[in-house]
Amino acid sequence: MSDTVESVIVAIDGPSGTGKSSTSRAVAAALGLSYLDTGAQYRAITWWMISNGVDVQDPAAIATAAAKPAIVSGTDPANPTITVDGVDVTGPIRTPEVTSKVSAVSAVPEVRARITELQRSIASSAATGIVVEGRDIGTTVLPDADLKIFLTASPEARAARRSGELKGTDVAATKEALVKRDAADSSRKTSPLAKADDAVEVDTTDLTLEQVIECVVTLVEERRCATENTENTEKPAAR
Ligand SMILES: Nc1ncnc2c1ncn2[C@@H]1O[C@H](COP(=O)(O)OP(=O)(O)OP(=O)(O)O)[C@@H](O)[C@H]1O
Ligand SMILES: Nc1ccn([C@@H]2O[C@H](COP(=O)(O)O)[C@@H](O)[C@H]2O)c(=O)n1
Repeated sequence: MSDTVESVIVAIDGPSGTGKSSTSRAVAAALGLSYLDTGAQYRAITWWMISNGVDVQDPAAIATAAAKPAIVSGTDPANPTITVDGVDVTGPIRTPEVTSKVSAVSAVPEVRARITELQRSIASSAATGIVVEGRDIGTTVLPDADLKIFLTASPEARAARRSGELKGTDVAATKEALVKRDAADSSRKTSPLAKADDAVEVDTTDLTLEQVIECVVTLVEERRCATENTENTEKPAAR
């Protein structure tokens, strides 16, 4: 058996509020992997468009500006960071304004091409491996990922989770907003939100966050064992 643990790439996709960020961060921390929140990158470019007066309803204007902001993601699961042109935008990218406009910006092909390139570059330089979460990681960004997971949950469960997070918000309005965002993300032409054919689907509706984390950690460990066994079988016998 080899002493070194192989690097592993895990893609976690799914609709809004299914637990992608919480699960991915915890799994990465438990297994000593890097972590990339790709939604934060789309939020960051949206924040930049709004801050620089670009009309987010004008795809041509967004396409022209897409290469301008310098987006840098920190991949430590204990402290994920995101800056735009050197400015920490961790807080500003979570405002209701950015949330309501991000789907329009992320649908623009030039934005997706730019951010996808950035994501692939970050994933390929993660020494021990990485958990990358988003909407199109398994289908488009990292189609050769070692493990693909697609998280789901009922809209009611997702709205209740989000409302609990954003204290005092109306559950029905929260549900409507997240269903609308999922519909926009699922129906865009360029790499829509979708489950990869070879992804493992995990319905988190009736699972606690801890149960989801445990389930994904087990899936990663099983995949690592399977890969290790295949490699040992393929190696010529030592003489
Ligand atoms: N299985 C679960 N049970 C209960 N609460 C959960 C579960 N999974 C996640 N949560 C909570 O739901 C909220 C949303 O989770 P999270 O941000 O991880 O979802 P997400 O899929 O990354 O959402 P988005 O795509 O909108 O960023 C958080 O407050 C999180 O703690
Ligand atoms: N791979 C991805 C990830 C995200 N998006 C877009 O960003 C929005 C915000 O994502 P959150 O996970 O932070 O909620 C999301 O609604 C998508 O529009 C994407 O297109 N591809």
